[in-house]
Amino acid sequence: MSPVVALTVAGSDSGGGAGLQADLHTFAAFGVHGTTAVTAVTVQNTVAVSAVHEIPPHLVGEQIRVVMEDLRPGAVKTGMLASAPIIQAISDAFRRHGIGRGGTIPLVLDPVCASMHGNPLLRPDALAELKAMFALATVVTPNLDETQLLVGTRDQRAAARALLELGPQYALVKGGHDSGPRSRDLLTDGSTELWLDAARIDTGNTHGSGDTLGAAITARLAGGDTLAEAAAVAKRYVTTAVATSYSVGAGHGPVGHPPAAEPVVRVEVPS
Ligand SMILES: Nc1ncnc2c1ncn2[C@@H]1O[C@H](COP(=O)(O)OP(=O)(O)O)[C@@H](O)[C@H]1O
Ligand SMILES: Cc1ncc(COP(=O)(O)O)c(N)n1
Repeated sequence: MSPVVALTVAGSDSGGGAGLQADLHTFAAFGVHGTTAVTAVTVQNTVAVSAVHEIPPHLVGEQIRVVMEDLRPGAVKTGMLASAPIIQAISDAFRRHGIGRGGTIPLVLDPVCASMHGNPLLRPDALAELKAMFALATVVTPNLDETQLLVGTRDQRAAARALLELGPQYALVKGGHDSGPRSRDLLTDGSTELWLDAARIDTGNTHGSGDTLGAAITARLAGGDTLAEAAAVAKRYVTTAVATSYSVGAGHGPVGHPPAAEPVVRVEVPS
């Protein structure tokens, strides 16, 4: 029986904690076959990102094309996109292959702008292009630093409203960077509101938590969940991931990726 397949369009983190490495760990934890279109190679460890090498835009588009034509992912996620020409190439490929709104394949768009160390992962002149891409997304999943940059507020409800005006079906505003005893994320399509709530775990080792949440949503969407189902499962998974995070290196350690308690199960009727 062939597995469910998902695609991540993201940057490589040489430190192994975030980016496509976190996405692939998460897909594997859900029993999903992970594929990648690499946008950039970051020179990164637990302390900082010291350099970025961007992949030529047409090669990013080509990675998406060959994966779509051969492996047929059931859902797609984007992470670090680096530059405006890369975003344009990705948007073109998504439209061509029916990915995102207007197509049949759900798209989870994590608008990664900087690493948790504060190093930029998106060129400042690419912000407008990134926002234009939101209209393709099933869901956009910014953290509070990103909502500040994208729509000028850290208030989760106000941010979600402003994000939805840019055209995604859902906004999921993550509250990991908030203070307080709970870590609360808001999921809304403008008419319904779902608060994903968990106890805040006292750790600095949250590198890759946002990627892990988005990849878990993508894995479950690839398996056929609705977005609300996928987000609820993903929130439970990322809470376990933060709870199993560990120290490695001198800076922020990564979240763990234990086998998912609610993996994607393919049900196939024998012919
Ligand atoms: N210390 C923590 N304890 C529990 N959950 C956390 C913690 N930090 C982040 N999370 C959760 O991890 C996910 C990623 O959130 P966040 O850190 O805001 O995103 P990002 O990694 O993109 O900056 C969210 O579901 C958030 O609520
Ligand atoms: C290649 C890449 N993609 C994404 C992140 C964001 O993750 P975090 O916010 O945990 O630093 C990162 N640091 N590197």
